[in-house]
Amino acid sequence: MTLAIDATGLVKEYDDVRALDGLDLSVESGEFFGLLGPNGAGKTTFINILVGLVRKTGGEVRVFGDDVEDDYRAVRDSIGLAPQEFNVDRFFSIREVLMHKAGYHGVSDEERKRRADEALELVGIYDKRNTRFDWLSGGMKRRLLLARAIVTEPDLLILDEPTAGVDVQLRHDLWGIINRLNDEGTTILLTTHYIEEAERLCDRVAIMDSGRKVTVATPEELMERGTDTITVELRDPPATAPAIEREVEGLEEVTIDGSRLVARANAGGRVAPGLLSALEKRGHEALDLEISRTSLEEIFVELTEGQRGGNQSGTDEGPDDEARIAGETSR
Ligand SMILES: Nc1ncnc2c1ncn2[C@@H]1O[C@H](COP(=O)(O)OP(=O)(O)OP(=O)(O)O)[C@@H](O)[C@H]1O
Repeated sequence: MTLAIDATGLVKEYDDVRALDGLDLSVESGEFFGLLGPNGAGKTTFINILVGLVRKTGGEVRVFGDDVEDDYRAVRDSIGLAPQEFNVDRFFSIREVLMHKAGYHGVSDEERKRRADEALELVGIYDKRNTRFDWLSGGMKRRLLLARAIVTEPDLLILDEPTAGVDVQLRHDLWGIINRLNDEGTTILLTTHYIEEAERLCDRVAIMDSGRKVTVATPEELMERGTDTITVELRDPPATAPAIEREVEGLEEVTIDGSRLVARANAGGRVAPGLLSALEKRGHEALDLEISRTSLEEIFVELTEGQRGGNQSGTDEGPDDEARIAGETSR
């Protein structure tokens, strides 16, 4: 099957900044693919190369088999982009904005009216169709960007932080709409700083840092790479930790903290039963057990810190206390 996106050795230099440093990335047709990375990782540069807004310095990238430079018309027609920044013509009603967009892609007069209305209905702002962009609320503006991206009925929908700064309700609404489009066969490329968003929506995620791909995996695979903590409350805790690491597969480290035994393990849920039976064999009675799982956010920080020597990343919390990716600054 033709890949939706196929990038090899992609390089972009802006004067002395190497924004993309030999990026290899492929996205399958029909996939819901997440692109994660701290500020400045090169995500927007990559997207801008795909849609022809930025010229690559080197390497190759194809969209549904078409070269982004040699076959730019075909590529442009197959992509719908909802960008991070609001770049909408402010002098027309939003219905006209959508019709102009469809017209630009060669859609007939009658058809573009139908598509504009359908897109506005889908994102829930049809009643605002005669309003100018400037008069929409912030959330409605985000909805409009999505409507404009889908009015050309693209095979590849690119969403550059589509839910940045929106409230939880709207975020859930947008997720629902995007998921439906994906179910109907649209390939989705999503960049986000919200880990929860990536976990919930994406089939696979690529983590980028400093213009390169750090890893590609399903969110579940990434979670498995994390180290979980299992805490067991014991009736008669021993003074020193029992040496049971070798007896239980996946168990990495055992320590004693007062009446509690604290174990570090890969995939804590799988290790816990073996840990309990090893303790029982030694005559230790467990009173309570708790497993705290590593979050995708912690794994992300570990992966990107590893790349840069651990001196730039940190974690922030979002406006509504959702986990956000390291390195994000306020927008
Ligand atoms: N037009 C430009 N001229 C010069 N440097 C640029 C330009 N656009 C981007 N850069 C630089 O390229 C690097 C990658 O930026 P890019 O916007 O692609 O990152 P990003 O991963 O999208 O970040 P964010 O999460 O903040 O959106 C950064 O160092 C940035 O400063």
